[in-house]
This record gives sequence, structure tokens and C-alpha cells, in this order.
Amino acid sequence: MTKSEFRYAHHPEDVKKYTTEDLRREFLINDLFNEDQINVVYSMYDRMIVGGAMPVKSALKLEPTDDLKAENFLDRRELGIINVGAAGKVTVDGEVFELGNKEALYIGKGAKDVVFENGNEGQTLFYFNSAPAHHTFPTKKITKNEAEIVELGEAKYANRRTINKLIVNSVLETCQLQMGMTELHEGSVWNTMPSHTHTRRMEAYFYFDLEEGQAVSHFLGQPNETRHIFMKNNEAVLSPEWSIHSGVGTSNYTFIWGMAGENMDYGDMDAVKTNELK
Ligand SMILES: O=C[C@H](O)[C@@H](O)CC(=O)C(=O)O
Ligand SMILES: [Zn+2]
Repeated sequence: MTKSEFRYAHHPEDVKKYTTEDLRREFLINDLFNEDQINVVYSMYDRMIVGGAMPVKSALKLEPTDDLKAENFLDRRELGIINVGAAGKVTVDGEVFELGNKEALYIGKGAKDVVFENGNEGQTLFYFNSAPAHHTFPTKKITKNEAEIVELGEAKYANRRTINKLIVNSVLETCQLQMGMTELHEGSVWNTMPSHTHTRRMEAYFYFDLEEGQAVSHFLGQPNETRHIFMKNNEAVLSPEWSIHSGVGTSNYTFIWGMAGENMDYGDMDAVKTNELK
């Protein structure tokens, strides 16, 4: 079963007036994993789809939603999946890909049958992002061994973190999707500081491996007009092209970032000086 939701894009002048409840309704995605269900949010930010699949008793087939008006989900799209749970498998037109925890799969445009299945080591949880695509690049599994890994931050700023660039153009070709996973080291709690915007691309963050009872305060908004959303484990948040996307946790955590838009240049960011944030 697939549950689908549609989200509009916003003008930053409107978002200035949003209450906590408005911000959460528009930007927070807090219902990604339900037993034997696929949940998708179709966003007007670069038509990015953010989703989660939790196969328990049965295998789950990725079905097109009404927003897609397509025969198959990937007729005009590409897909990036990262397993944030126990081992599971994804079958793409008959080809089986075993995905362990924190392993990724890129699926090119045109694949017809994408099926998610649980393994037998515990509960698998597949987080995914999908963007429009106009060319078919090969489907490929990516582990940390193939990833481009960058160490960032400093313990004295509580932001030591390992950036695993999994689905990026230095690792494999995609049309516009870029995805990766950033792991905060123990004792480090700040991500994406100094923060940045990139008007050429939207972004979605998905926070996981956050200890029970802890929270991440995610910051959004234009650099001179920021807001925050308190987030729990396994929740995602949409970041408009004009918004910063940074967070601070009450403990360490891991998050997945996914982007779609104009260019494929990971380094294309407009940095914001930390002491100029408002
Ligand atoms: O545009 C790039 C993204 O915001 C993230 O990759 C940043 C990030 O993971 C980090 O600094 O911790
Ligand atoms: Zn970014």
C-alpha cells in the first residue's frame, strides 16, 4: 500500500508569518515508516519526492501515485535509496540488490518494477528521494567503499562529522539527484555549520540514529530570518532553495541529505558567516 501527500513551494515573505504549526505542516515529514506501507511526499521544490518503505510481512512494490500520472513510478524519474535499518533487499526488474545498513542504491529512469523486501536480521527501513530524469543512467549499489568521504568540523565547535557522498557525480552519473549521509561524531552535535544556501538546488534532510528521547533542532529560513523545527528520530524536513539547512542535536545523530535542481556541483554553496545569522 502506498500513501501519498502533496506539498506546495513557498515564498519566503509568507514563511516569515508562519506559526510553529504552519512550519511543521509545510516542511516537516514525520510519517515515513509504517508497517507494510510506502509513504511518499511529492514536493513542488524541484519536484523532489521524499519517501520511506517499511516492508514487514510482505514485499512492497513502488507504485506510481496520482501526482505522477504515469504508468510506472520511474517512467520520468530517477531514485536514490539508503537503507537506514537492518539488511533488506530491493529488486529492480528482477535484479536483486542486497542492501545492508547505510548502503545505497541508485535506480535509473525507466525501471518498471521496484520491490522492497525485509531481510531476516531485524527491520529494514528504506529512505528514498526521487527527482525528474530525462536520461537513463545505470542502476548501481553504492557502499561506503565506493563513496567519496570527507571529514569536516572540529571537536571544539562540536561539529566533527564524516560526510559520505554516496550518490554524487564523482561516484556515479545521475540526472540531477545527489544524496549522501553525514555522521556526527560522539560529542559533536552541530551539522552544516557554517551554514549555506544554494538557490540552484533544493534539499531534504532526514535525521536518524538519534537516541530515544533526544531531539534535533533543525534551522530553516533565509539567513537573516531563521526559524526552527524540533525533530525526532526518522523524520525528514524540506529545505527551499532560499533556506539554510542546519541543525543542532541534544546528542549526536546521522542524517541523509538529498538534493535536486539546476546543477550537480556539490560545492556550489553560498556560505553564510555564522555570526551574521539572524
Ligand atoms: O549541500 C550540501 C548539504 O547541505 C550537506 O551535504 C551538508 C552536510 O552534510 C554537512 O555539512 O554536514
Ligand atoms: Zn546544502
